[in-house]
Amino acid sequence: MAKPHVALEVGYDGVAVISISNPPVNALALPVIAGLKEKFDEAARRDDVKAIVLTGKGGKFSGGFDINVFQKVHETGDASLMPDVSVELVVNTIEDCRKPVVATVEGLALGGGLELALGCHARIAAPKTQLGLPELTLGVIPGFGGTQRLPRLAGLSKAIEMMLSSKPITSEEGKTLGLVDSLVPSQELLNVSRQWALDIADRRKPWIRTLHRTDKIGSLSEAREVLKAARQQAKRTAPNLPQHHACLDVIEEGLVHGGYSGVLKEAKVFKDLVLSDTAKGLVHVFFAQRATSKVPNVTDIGLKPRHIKKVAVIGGGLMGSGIATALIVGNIYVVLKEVNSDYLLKGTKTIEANIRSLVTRGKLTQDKANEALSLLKGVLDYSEFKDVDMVIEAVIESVPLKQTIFSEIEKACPPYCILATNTSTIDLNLVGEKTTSQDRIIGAHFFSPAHVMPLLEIVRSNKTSAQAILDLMAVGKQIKKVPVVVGNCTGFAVNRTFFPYTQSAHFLVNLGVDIFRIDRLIGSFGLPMGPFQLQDLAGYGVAVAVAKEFGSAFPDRTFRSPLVDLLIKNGRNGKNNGKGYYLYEKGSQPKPDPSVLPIIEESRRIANIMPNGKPINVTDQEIVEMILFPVVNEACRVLDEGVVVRASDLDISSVLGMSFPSYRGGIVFWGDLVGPKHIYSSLKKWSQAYGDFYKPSRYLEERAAKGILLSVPASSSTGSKSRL
Ligand SMILES: C[C@H](O)CC(=O)SCCNC(=O)CCNC(=O)[C@H](O)C(C)(C)COP(=O)(O)OP(=O)(O)OC[C@H]1O[C@@H](n2cnc3c(N)ncnc32)[C@H](O)[C@@H]1OP(=O)(O)O
Repeated sequence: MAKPHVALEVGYDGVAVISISNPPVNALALPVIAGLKEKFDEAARRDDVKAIVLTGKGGKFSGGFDINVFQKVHETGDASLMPDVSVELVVNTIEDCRKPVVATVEGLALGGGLELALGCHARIAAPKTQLGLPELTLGVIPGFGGTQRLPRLAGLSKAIEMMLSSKPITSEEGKTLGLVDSLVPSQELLNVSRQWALDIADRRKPWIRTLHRTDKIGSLSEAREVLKAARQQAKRTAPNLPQHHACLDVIEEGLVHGGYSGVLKEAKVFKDLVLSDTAKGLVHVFFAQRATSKVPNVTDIGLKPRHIKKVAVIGGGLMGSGIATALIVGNIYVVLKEVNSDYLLKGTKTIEANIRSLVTRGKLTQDKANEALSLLKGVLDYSEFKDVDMVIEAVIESVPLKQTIFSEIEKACPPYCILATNTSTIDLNLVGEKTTSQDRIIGAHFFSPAHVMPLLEIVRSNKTSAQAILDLMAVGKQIKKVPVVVGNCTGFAVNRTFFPYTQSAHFLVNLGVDIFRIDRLIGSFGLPMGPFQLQDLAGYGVAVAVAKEFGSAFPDRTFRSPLVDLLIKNGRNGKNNGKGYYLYEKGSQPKPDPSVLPIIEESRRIANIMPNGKPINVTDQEIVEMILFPVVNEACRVLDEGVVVRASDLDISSVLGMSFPSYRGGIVFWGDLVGPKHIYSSLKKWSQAYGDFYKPSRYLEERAAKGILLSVPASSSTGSKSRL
């Protein structure tokens, strides 16, 4: 790959075109920043240069500052690796340049990329260019002056909205806001920009230094009202994220003391934030997500994904209809098969409702929704299966039923067709036992609701072909999921890792801890809801089935809580019938139900695990740890057995499949941050007090003893086996 560089070309018109080249997104790597400084200095010096145009090669302006540098800062703890771009380059070299500078913006201008453009004296953009400051998603704030210049160009409210939401706008909207000076077709972009720059030089167009503008930010009292509302919103929606409040403070500094003062404060706060645990977690998640597309012996052996045009989904229940929805929205033709016309109608109606909800939430236009629905066909037999490229079976978790279906589809489908199952627990070898097509059998484990949750866990057995894996990965990407390839075992990587989550919560309740306290604390930790509310939502049938499956696979560490059976016996079935741990009434938030407490007391009596029959005394922190350390412990076993390619695959899966807070970097990353030693010694202590449920795994014990992080890949000397 070509090295990142910056080129300067001076035309006969006296315009110097400075272009950034660092494929694929022209990230502002350190050599690019040094190159920009050098070329701008040269252009400013040269007598044959009247004006300057700044552009990005390959149809993209820039995807922002090179995030790899953040990673280096995190590895070394040295924030001085960050160059002084904001004052040195953007203010002194570009904005205060004695020659006008025009940004030619195409494709995308994100983060530091957009901030460079904001420092220029005008911006000419191609249609449909993405403009945004997504830095908060990386745990930092815009650091090249964006907190100061965006409000001065787009207005305070809109700028705050863009920064706090991290969502990009199009250049069309940018033009309406005043962020973009002119919108021109791609092929005219450079010529219009050159002329614009010359027009500024010759005073035919205004020469605007954005940092000095005040016309769009209103009076200080108005601005303070806007900031107050934004702070309240940040408190509600991002309570654990320091960067939101920091961003607002920095904006305020500029409003009160002027843009330059704001730029200085921004630089300082940026450097503090870049070293925060939040930034470490979010940057890790950024790279973890991208790493999932690299699977050894699958994506690196020269195979090309085949085009999957038609997919059959078997079963129109909650999962099947969600999967079918995701596929048709992703432009894939779907045949939905059910056993009778009533079920088929129900499945089709659910898909229609899913699509409607996507339209209502602004995720899909009505035209796209109609297009998607036109790709769906309901069937009651296998005649349509003769030319399908892939089948995804999504029926109930019954081994004999799945085995029958797989031997039927083996006959009904073409020999190249991929045979996938959406099972969340059953061994793939068992599913395909009655076929001779083990190489085409694969797990396509979606998370509920399948048309919303972004994770696709792709499960391979030791017989699944690389081509089948690659094809399913491509389908996953086409339907906007993040595919993570994992090995075959009970619960696979994600459910297996998180099985102890609900288990520990039940263990704690039976040790005498209040369920609502547990839910509250897990909510404060950052999961969208606690384990009991989640159980209410999923329905107790799932809890019973999963406990049975895991109980037989891992009897040494399964806690048989009497509580769910007691709830069912008492006529409670969670959200399904409006009564579980919480009460559910239409239009209002779930309310803790005090009448559940006697049932919990009964469960405690039956379980009989409270030391001396008395509730244990634990701190809030211990509660969170007693729930999450067993999860880390199981993650260790998953790593030890080689069920995932790399530890970060478990991190991204925990974030996208289990809603583990992304700003904590995922389950293994968080475990490393907390420290394997502390986790080990805590589990050891609890296992001595409360039994084997907390027993530390071999992997954790070894890592704690040797002082090695959990995420460090196992060397061959540790004797770990891979299932991949
Ligand atoms: C001081 C400043 O204020 C601080 C900053 O600027 S922080 C950076 C702000 N910018 C961002 O957050 C944008 C991050 N990038 C993205 O959102 C997306 O990559 C994108 C929308 C630009 C492109 O998306 P997409 O086309 O799906 O490609 P995607 O797979 O994500 O990226 C392609 C490659 O570019 C890399 N990349 C993208 N943006 C990058 C960046 N800013 N720095 C370093 N690498 C980057 C990715 O890691 C990936 O590398 P890989 O192929 O080796 O895995």
